[in-house]
Amino acid sequence: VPFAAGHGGASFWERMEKDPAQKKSFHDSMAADSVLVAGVMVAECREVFDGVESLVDVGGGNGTMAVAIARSFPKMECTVFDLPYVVANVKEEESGVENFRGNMFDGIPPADAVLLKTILHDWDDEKCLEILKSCREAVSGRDEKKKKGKVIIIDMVVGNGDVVGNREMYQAQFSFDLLMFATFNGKERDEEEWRSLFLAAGFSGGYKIIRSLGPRSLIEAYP
Ligand SMILES: C[S@@+](CC[C@H](N)C(=O)[O-])C[C@H]1O[C@@H](n2cnc3c(N)ncnc32)[C@H](O)[C@@H]1O
Repeated sequence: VPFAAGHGGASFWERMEKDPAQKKSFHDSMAADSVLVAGVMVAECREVFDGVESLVDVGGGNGTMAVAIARSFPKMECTVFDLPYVVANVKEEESGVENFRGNMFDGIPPADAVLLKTILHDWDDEKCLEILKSCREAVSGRDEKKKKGKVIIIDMVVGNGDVVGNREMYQAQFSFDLLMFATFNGKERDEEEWRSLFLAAGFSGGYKIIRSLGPRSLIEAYP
């Protein structure tokens, strides 16, 4: 990975743990993005949360997205899950959001829905499969009588939705694809690549691209 090659073999996340200034600026910028996306999600995609009583925001950073969802759906149990050095700052009592500190590759706590916002593009297909299999287990069969849960993904679907016929947005998607490759060995995926990942991870209920959020999309995958 080019980033690791230039940083003594350290991954982006390992490097950030040792650099508080970079950590702050990265999470502040992700939080600003989450304010924007959360606004659209809770105003225009409320049906995504129908029947969802509990949600885990995996890789939820400083909790901005989880807090916005908890405020809009006060009865929902919301949890923000991230690496221990990241989640440390979310104030549980004020936000109504629980903290879960850990590594998503060691398992994901059960819930009706798992949210993955700008997570999967950070990883190659092999790691995405690990994450998605864990998410599928987390949202399967928490309550036998209820319909099964879902994984909610916010990421790009290359060449889809608002991007069609929009040169600037297409360019944004390809620039991000390069950035993800150089930083994480990750990538932006087209619909066929998403479909293959969901199938390989055992999502037998299929998936739905709910709507386009500029260059990104909201996808639901059903276990
Ligand atoms: C691109 S950021 C997205 C943050 C947030 N979802 C958002 O969109 O604002 C990726 C997040 O994944 C977290 N992360 C990276 N590796 C992780 C791991 N092994 N377990 C849990 N979280 C991880 C990072 O700390 C970071 O907060």
